Amino acid sequence: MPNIILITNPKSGNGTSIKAAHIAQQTLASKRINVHIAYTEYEGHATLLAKSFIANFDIIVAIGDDETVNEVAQALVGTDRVLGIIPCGSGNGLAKHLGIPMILKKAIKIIYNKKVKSIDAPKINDQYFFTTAGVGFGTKISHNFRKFNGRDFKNYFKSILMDFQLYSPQQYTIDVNGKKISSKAFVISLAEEAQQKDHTFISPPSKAKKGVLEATILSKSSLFKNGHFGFNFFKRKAQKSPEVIHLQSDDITIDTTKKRQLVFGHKDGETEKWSTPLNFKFSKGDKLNVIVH
Ligand SMILES: Nc1ncnc2c1ncn2[C@@H]1O[C@H](COP(=O)(O)OP(=O)(O)OP(=O)(O)O)[C@@H](O)[C@H]1O
Repeated sequence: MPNIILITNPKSGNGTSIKAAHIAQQTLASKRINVHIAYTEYEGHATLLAKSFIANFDIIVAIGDDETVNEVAQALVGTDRVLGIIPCGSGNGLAKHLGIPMILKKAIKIIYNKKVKSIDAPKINDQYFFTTAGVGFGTKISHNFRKFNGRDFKNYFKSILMDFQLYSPQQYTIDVNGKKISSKAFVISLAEEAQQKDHTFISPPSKAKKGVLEATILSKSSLFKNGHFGFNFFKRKAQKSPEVIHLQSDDITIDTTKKRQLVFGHKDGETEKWSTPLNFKFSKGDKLNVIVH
């Protein structure tokens, strides 16, 4: 029987994570699984806890929203330990991307069913991400979208409208294998292609290559044209928009005209502040084992 630790962010989902952890513990214990709970106490704590549990636990479950999941996953890349996710909160980007049920009972059930998938883990500077990362207006959308309860197209479109007129695109240099492209980009979004095969929303699945990062660069045009891109993006058909450039490489660096500029970016649905240059890299051995449906 596996040993399972439930790393729980007590603040996620307005505290519903604590109840979720207790229910998960009871359910898993009733299956004769050795299960413990550990609570995070501050930002970044989940990574330290996960690292400390690698030696003694086979499955390390994150109970929380995107940041808690990302923090736990950071510690498990390249190890033979397995990440479990019990979604709690309003985002749950990676869980949704992997098809993990949002209903607590069902999410717990897949933990003991233990179907494991290995996913690729690209990096933005020294931090892994597991769905998408990027800079530009996408960060604003991601930030605005989080404020809504429903994650449907109506709220996605509202997230675009909230800042579209005021947002001015920035000049970036994008370095792909030494070839530099200068672009006044509105949105730059990156994702590892193999992951997109099942849940693509940037490139056509048929063209997905293993172990390659794809950067999608969108320039600003009219609300109608960019809105059309947003619609296609949301419907996972972004390749259909003509004002989009796709670049592929395992190593892509994005820089601003000002050196070491602080920019807002997003990774796995969370807004963060980064200092340029931004290096997006995928190394072949960087894999994460994760329990899926
Ligand atoms: N005990 C704690 N007190 C305050 N913040 C914490 C604690 N433990 C973890 N955190 C931090 O809380 C942040 C948010 O975590 P997470 O994304 O999982 O949930 P959330 O955004 O609060 O969820 P939601 O808002 O969707 O309910 C992360 O940066 C995490 O490091």
